[in-house]
Parts: sequence; structure tokens; C-alpha cells
Amino acid sequence: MTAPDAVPFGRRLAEAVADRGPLCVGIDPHRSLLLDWGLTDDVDGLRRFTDLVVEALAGRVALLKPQSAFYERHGSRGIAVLEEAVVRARAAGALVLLDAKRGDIGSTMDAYADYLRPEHPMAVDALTVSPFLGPGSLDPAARTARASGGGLFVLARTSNPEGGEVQHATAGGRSVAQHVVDAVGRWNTPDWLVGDPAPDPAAFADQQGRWGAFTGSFGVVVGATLPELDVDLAGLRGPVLAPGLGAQGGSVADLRRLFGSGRAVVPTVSRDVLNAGPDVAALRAAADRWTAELGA
Ligand SMILES: O=c1ccn([C@@H]2O[C@H](COP(=O)(O)O)[C@@H](O)[C@H]2O)c(=O)[nH]1
Repeated sequence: MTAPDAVPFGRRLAEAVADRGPLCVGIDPHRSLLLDWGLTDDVDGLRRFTDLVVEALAGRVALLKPQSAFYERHGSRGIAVLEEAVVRARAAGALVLLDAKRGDIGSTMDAYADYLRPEHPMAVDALTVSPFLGPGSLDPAARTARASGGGLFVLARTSNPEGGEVQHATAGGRSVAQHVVDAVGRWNTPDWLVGDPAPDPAAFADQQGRWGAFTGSFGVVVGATLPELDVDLAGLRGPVLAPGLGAQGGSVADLRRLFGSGRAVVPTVSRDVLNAGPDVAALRAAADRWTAELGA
């Protein structure tokens, strides 16, 4: 059942985009970045790095996307740094997408989805998930997301060059990537989960997939690096997270070429913004440059 005060992630994201522009900035404390910032590659350096990014950008961009791998590599103390940062970023007005790319059988996905429950110590607004065990294995996470006003971004056509080896494979005349997009599109319809209490009809009143109108809480990941858009996003009714800008070679022109202007796209950049640190003003200026270019 949907908690009465749970504003759906899709609506909160659309509001953030209307206020701040569509940019998502990734918090990826690579070892090399910690050293470039004059920090140590340990928990103290990790904390300082994260604090500075949160101070610079929470509430300034639509989404912050901490990459869990860079915290996990420092063990439990690294995860504690991430947890404190998530709490602080959300208190400062940020929407937080935890990039952890979880994917498992349904009963285990149910546990991963607890990240989306408000009572979780590291509660986040949305989570990245991997559909390799079949999109249906993610249903329990989608159910929790819908109940708690959270969001999911499912890997569909990833930005890395190897992605197509599996994502282009076909079954039943559709590519694996298309199966993923179609499954996510179903989550974004009001009749998904028939038998559960009906969700707020206003949440589904207008799902044209454009900012300014409500978009669904379930999105897909499609890289800005693709040579061409080889999935049909018409039935998605939700946002597209587009990584691969800057360090991986993607540009704003690539976003336009791939997605045009009629789609709810959240471009995400990590290193290209983080390289501007550790100065807070310089980090803000780097993010602002992307936002201006995206809006132009
Ligand atoms: O297809 C994907 C899915 C996720 N990512 C993640 O996004 C950032 C990209 O970092 P950059 O420094 O902007 O290249 C990183 O955390 C990846 O794990 C992706 O790149 N592609």
C-alpha cells in the first residue's frame, strides 16, 4: 500500500528538474581523485571529499548519485561515511540516487529494496538495479518503491562498449534491452499490481514522459555514448538516466542526437565535474556549466 504522505519519486524528480535543471552529479571518490584533491586514500580522505561535494552541490542539481563501490572499497568505515553523507545531503534538499546496481532473486531484491524505506539508516530516494536475473526478479523492489515513494533506475543499454554483447541479444523478437524497457514501462502504469490498493490517480494523470508533466518513478539507464538509440522508449513513461558524459566521451550533442527534446532525460556526470575540486566554488561552476549547456 502507498504511504499517504509518500510523494512518488517521479513527481519529486520532475519538481527538482523544474527548479534546478536535469543534471545528476555522481559522487565517485576514485583513488586518483582523492590524491589530486590533496587527500589521502583512506577513510579520512573519503569523508573530506564527500563532505565537499555535498556542501557544493546538494540542492543545486536535480540528483546526487553516490557510487557505492568507492565507499565499499574502504570497508565498513567507508560505508559509514556514505551513510552520513546521504543523510546530510537529503537534509540539505538533495534527491539521492544510490548507484549500487543491485540485482538478485526476488526474495533478496526485497531486502535490497529496504534502501527505499524511510526507516532505513541509509534511506535514499532511488536505487540503480541490474536486471540480469530477469526483469521480473526486480518486481519486489518495484513494489517497495511504489509503496514508499522511491524510484528505481534499471540498467538497459549501458554506456560501456561491452554492454551490447548481452543487451543486443534477442528473445521473442525483442532485444534484452527492449525487454527491460518494456518491463519498466509496465511498472509505470496504474494497473500494475492489480489487487493492491489503487495508487493516487493524480500520480498517473499525465505521463507523457516530458518534464513539466508527471513522469513515472521507474526509469532506465541508457548511455550517452551509444552510436545510436537502439531501444524504443515510447512506452517507458519514466525518466532515462544517461551516463557517459565527459570522461567516457559523451557530449550534450550526443544527448540531443540520441534522445531529441521530447523525453525526460537525466544526464549524469561524475569525473568531469569532480575534476574541478576540491574548491567548492569551482565544483559549483563545473556543474553550472553542464546545466547551462544542457539548457541551451
Ligand atoms: O551504463 C552505465 C551505468 C552506470 N554508470 C556509472 O556512472 C558513473 C559515470 O562516471 P563518469 O566519471 O562520469 O564516467 C560511474 O559511477 C559509473 O559506474 C556508467 O558510467 N554507465
